[in-house]
Amino acid sequence: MVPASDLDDHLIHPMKVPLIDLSLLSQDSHSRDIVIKQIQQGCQNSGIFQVIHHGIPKSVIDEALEVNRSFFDMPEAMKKDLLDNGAAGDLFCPVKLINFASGAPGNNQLLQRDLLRLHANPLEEVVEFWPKNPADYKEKMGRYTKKVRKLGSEMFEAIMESLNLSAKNYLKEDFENGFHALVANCYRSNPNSSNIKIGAPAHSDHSIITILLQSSPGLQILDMADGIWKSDPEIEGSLQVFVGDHLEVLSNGIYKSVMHRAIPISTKEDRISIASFHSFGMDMIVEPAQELIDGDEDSPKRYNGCCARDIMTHIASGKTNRLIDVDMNL
Ligand SMILES: O=C(O)CCC(=O)C(=O)O
Ligand SMILES: [Fe+2]
Repeated sequence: MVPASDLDDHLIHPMKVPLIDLSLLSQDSHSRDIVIKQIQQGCQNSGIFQVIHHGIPKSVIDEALEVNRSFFDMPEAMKKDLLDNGAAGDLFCPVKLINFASGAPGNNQLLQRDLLRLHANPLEEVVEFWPKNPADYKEKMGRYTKKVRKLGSEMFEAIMESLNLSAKNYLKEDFENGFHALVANCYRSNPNSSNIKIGAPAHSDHSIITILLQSSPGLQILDMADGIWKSDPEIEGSLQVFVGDHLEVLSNGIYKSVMHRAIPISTKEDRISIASFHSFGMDMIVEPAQELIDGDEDSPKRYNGCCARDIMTHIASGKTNRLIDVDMNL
């Protein structure tokens, strides 16, 4: 278990995170090889990398952030029907608004944010459950969702290639038909009580990969090399790609899911982030890839198989913020 460290009492240094120009992926094979190598290093060394020239237009990004800001700014009464009522089954409900108050296990400080979770695949079937207000919510968030889904598929393909798992579109169809959810987070700049600490507690994501968009800085990453929390460097127009728990399992631990948290830097505006979680189907058992296990002592099978539903249920139970620390290791 990762120790919870001070949240604000010490200086946080920036983390060295690879910055990858994705326009090179579709150029000549030499450029593609360089990018695949950068992705491999990012997944292996930090569990996160940043991408630019990712194919999502700035206008689509700006509109997605703006329409979520407008959503969170609406009077509470207009959001009431989407509010979480605390029932266990809610985890798998297509749309849920949560006024969040939780602490990382072992950490007494409360960290709070508002969070709107939207299921996104198949989009045509779930979009009807998305918020009706603001009136352009579905249109703007739908546009971002389609673009980020396409980027997710490209990233998956490249990551499988970086693991030498590219043969026959390795698991591509399962990924594209898999579970896709977006979470819009709102970190209030003026919480209504001084006892409240604003942020998201330390956790790793259950996904294969997560793609994060942020309106302002605040993301922190646990550096696997030295166990120190560091800030995510601010790069204009970049998106952050995280290794999730299920990629750790699939890669048999070659890649490690990244522990992260959000402690927004105080600004006049609320901080908005949109996390896009890309996974296989909710009930698909994910095992370490056979190709990465060779039976000898160097690379034995390191994880038990499990499905996204199990991971999400386990995390929601509050017992852990990272399932693979608990019971997925063999
Ligand atoms: O807001 C952020 O920067 C991080 C959010 C996050 O980690 C999540 O929604 O899983
Ligand atoms: Fe996260």
